[in-house]
Amino acid sequence: MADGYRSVFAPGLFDGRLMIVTGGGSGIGRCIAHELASLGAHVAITGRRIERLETVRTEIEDVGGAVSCHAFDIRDEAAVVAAIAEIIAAHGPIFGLVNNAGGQYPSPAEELSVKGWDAVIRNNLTGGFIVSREAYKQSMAEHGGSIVNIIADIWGGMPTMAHSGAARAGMLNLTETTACEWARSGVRVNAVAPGWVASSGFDTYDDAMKAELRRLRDEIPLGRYGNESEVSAAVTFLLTPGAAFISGSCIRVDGAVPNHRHTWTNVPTDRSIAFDGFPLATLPECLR
Ligand SMILES: CCCCCCCCCCC/C=C/C(=O)SCCNC(=O)CCNC(=O)[C@H](O)C(C)(C)COP(=O)(O)OP(=O)(O)OC[C@H]1O[C@@H](n2cnc3c(N)ncnc32)[C@H](O)[C@@H]1OP(=O)(O)O
Ligand SMILES: NC(=O)C1=CN([C@@H]2O[C@H](COP(=O)(O)OP(=O)(O)OC[C@H]3O[C@@H](n4cnc5c(N)ncnc54)[C@H](OP(=O)(O)O)[C@@H]3O)[C@@H](O)[C@H]2O)C=CC1
Repeated sequence: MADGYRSVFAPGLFDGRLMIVTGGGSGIGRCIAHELASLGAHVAITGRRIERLETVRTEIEDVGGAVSCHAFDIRDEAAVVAAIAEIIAAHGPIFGLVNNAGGQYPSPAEELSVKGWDAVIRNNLTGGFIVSREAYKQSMAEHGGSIVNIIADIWGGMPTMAHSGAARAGMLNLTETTACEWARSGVRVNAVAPGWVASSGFDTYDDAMKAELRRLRDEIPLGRYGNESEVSAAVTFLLTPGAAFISGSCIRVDGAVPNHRHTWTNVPTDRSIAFDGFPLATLPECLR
């Protein structure tokens, strides 16, 4: 694997182990798939678009890795049940699951439709729940394993992404709950919360959002965006025996960014109103 992914973890660590990475056709998921394959795992990558999965399959196979592609929508319960069964039948028991697939669109909370809210909740909470449940019921309940849920840096709020913040908070609680419930089967469940990570995900944003991201970069205490391999390293660690006593935890990979202290220029602000609707003029001078 000389020309393959250069992981900081020991070669052969996951030899022959089956790992599923949802959203493995792009960005962070693609990087995780490369790293796990470089450590000897058979990686089952999933996503909606088969072409992107096939491209990653070729990349991994070209450097000697073992990989298979499985196209389905994580929100489609019947498709998930069938795909997990198919993966197990073809490649054996599931040792690791990385719930990475997800995404949202920016919008002020007051402009979110229920349809848009539901779409994002299903994408970032319901989908991860369905995949986790099936990986557990169909495989891990019998022999143990490790699940890592990719969420986001939600602490203090996720301005312009209320739907995603709520979903990710739900996923964090699901992480903690399943870590307790499934511990009896030797299953560990943890989360990784990326901050701003320069990945293909950024390509999905419009110019206004990209301008906001450039401004935000200067407010990240470590002075830069994260990269995909830094998220992948945290995920990989949680899958290793080095994390054998870690369950129900979350690793923040965010350069110490304090989202709630950021001034969001793309959130509409009416500066004539402040403090529970009292006009500014009624406030003491020092508060205006
Ligand atoms: C700068 C301020 C930000 C603050 C954030 C705080 C810091 C936290 C750091 C976290 C950063 C996170 C980064 C990433 O996640 S990178 C990954 C990015 N990738 C994506 O986001 C994927 C792209 N998005 C999508 O694929 C879709 O939006 C989604 C899957 C979420 C929904 O698709 P779905 O197919 O389910 O839904 P529909 O297209 O049918 O739409 C259903 C309704 O949803 C509303 N909608 C959907 N898209 C948009 C949009 N772009 N703008 C507005 N509204 C949208 C809409 O109501 C749809 O119904 P209609 O089509 O009938 O109108
Ligand atoms: N980049 C960042 O700064 C941050 C990213 N995150 C999260 O990390 C994860 C990876 O993000 P990133 O790599 O940057 O972004 P990408 O948009 O490149 O990756 C998202 C992946 O998920 C797949 N996916 C999305 N929705 C579904 C679905 N319903 N069913 C199956 N697959 C789906 C997509 O493939 P396809 O469209 O083919 O289905 C795609 O491969 C996401 O959950 C993202 O929200 C969190 C915080 C910060």
